[in-house]
Amino acid sequence: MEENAVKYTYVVVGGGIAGVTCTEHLHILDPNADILLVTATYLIKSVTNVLPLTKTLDSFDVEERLPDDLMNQCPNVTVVRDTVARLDAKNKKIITSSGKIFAYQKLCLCTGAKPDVIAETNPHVLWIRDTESVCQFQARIADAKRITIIGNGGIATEMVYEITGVEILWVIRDKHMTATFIDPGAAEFFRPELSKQKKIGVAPLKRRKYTVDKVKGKSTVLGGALGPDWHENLELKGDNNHRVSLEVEVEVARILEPKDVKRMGKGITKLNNEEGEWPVYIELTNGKVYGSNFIVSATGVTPNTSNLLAGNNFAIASDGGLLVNDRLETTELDVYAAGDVCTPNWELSKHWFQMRLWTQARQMGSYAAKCMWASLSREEIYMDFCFELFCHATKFFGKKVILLGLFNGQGLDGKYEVLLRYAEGFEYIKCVMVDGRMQGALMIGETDLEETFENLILNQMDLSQFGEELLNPDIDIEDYFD
Ligand SMILES: Cc1cc2nc3c(=O)[nH]c(=O)nc-3n(C[C@H](O)[C@H](O)[C@H](O)COP(=O)(O)OP(=O)(O)OC[C@H]3O[C@@H](n4cnc5c(N)ncnc54)[C@H](O)[C@@H]3O)c2cc1C
Ligand SMILES: NC(=O)C1=CN([C@@H]2O[C@H](COP(=O)(O)OP(=O)(O)OC[C@H]3O[C@@H](n4cnc5c(N)ncnc54)[C@H](OP(=O)(O)O)[C@@H]3O)[C@@H](O)[C@H]2O)C=CC1
Repeated sequence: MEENAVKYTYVVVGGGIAGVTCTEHLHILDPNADILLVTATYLIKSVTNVLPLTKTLDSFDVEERLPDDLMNQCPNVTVVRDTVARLDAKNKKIITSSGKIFAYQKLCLCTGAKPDVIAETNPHVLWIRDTESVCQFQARIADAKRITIIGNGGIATEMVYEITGVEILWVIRDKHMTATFIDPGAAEFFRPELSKQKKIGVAPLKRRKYTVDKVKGKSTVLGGALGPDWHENLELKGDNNHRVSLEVEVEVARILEPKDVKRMGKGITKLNNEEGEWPVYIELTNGKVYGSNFIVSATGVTPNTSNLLAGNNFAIASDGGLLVNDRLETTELDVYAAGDVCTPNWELSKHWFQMRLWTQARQMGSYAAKCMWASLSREEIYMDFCFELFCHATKFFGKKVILLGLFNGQGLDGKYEVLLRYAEGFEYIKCVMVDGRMQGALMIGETDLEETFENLILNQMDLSQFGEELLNPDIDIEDYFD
């Protein structure tokens, strides 16, 4: 085995944003090193057109590329399409499912996450993660009249906005929609969108671009995560009316076949005057039973470590991620991890926390490259500034959404004040304040306040004297604080 191993300075596993960013940055930092990227996918993801919005927040496009493009761009990089079947951290080797063995000096694991699916084996339950899962969804929605969406995070929110012409039953266990990202007030701001006609032909939902994998290949459960614009590839149906019914503060008690429902003799809750049988039913914890054509489980992710743990000694976080220190090192020597697969285990800065997002996959991929290179070349480096402040820019219901710092008062134990500016259908601005200092902010709409608020969170200026005037629309606070 020893003799067959091909030796590389750096090996990166995973062709998603974290892995590709890590590889590109290793190429820049160490242009003479031999770098290997092993990925289970035919196409790899890459970040382009980076546009800084603030010190810590960038907007960028995400594209899928052929591995050859990366190899042409970075001549010291080799990309191998294969699945890592086993990691032998003690002997610093990875073994692929096709039997290849690669030895490394430094290894970075960027294997992403898997959807955490309710009733994964039920044929009526689908999920969205990679190209293959979108294709399955596409095939099933073609004939559907009603679908049930479970979950209240990013995917569910995007689906209820994007899908028109089909009835949607949206089942959430929180009191308000999109609770992973926004507060009840912002949810009220968006709520009218659930029954509005969707505007067609307006500006694209997001600047970031994603194209469906057109390379025919063996289907794999290890496809990279989709990202913004994934829904542009869905052939959505017929009319452009949203028809969303919301069931709040409930969970799924059981998923039922039509025969089970008949046997139970239980009344079916109707959303309209429907007659006849549905392919699948759900019983909710409030006792209601609804039928639909199929169910989408948009219920979060779990880190994808399945092929990596056996025989190794990784410390694993309670969420299943590989625990990493402030150098993104795992507990195995010379093994780093970045992106969705890892969980930070350092003393976090007050205004930063992990969310498994594209933004953070890119930041971690870049920082992991720097840490690996610095360790080999004995350079001193400092924690990247991006881990000072949580930032996320996205779009929900067609509107720009920016989240900064403790935007939902995370970790403040309810001991904070909120400053709010609200204009129905136009903008929603919330600042989270403790003792007159800004801890976080949520901005919906074209507010142009992100840079100012970022500064105010980072410099912790005492803003008590301004009180509610801070959000007075007649005062130009950008000029005041710049
Ligand atoms: C539908 C959807 C929409 C999203 N929208 C947004 C959004 O709007 N904004 C945002 O910030 N984030 C969004 N995200 C989240 C974002 O896509 C992920 O956080 C990010 O892509 C994670 O990147 P990653 O590189 O860590 O993992 P992944 O993109 O999952 O990449 C993992 C890679 O590892 C490879 N791999 C796994 N195991 C092995 C193995 N054993 N051997 C070889 N290769 C392996 C996979 O093939 C893949 O290439 C979305 C996610 C989904 C699913
Ligand atoms: N625009 C963006 O930024 C987008 C980001 N993404 C990212 O992609 C990844 C996958 O998205 P998604 O799947 O939506 O994950 P999210 O983490 O965003 O949301 C998961 C949701 O599922 C709920 N949930 C979990 N388990 C259950 C259960 N058993 N029953 C009912 N509800 C449940 C959670 O509720 P609770 O909070 O109560 O646990 C939460 O509302 C995430 O990392 C997400 O951040 C995806 C799409 C868009």
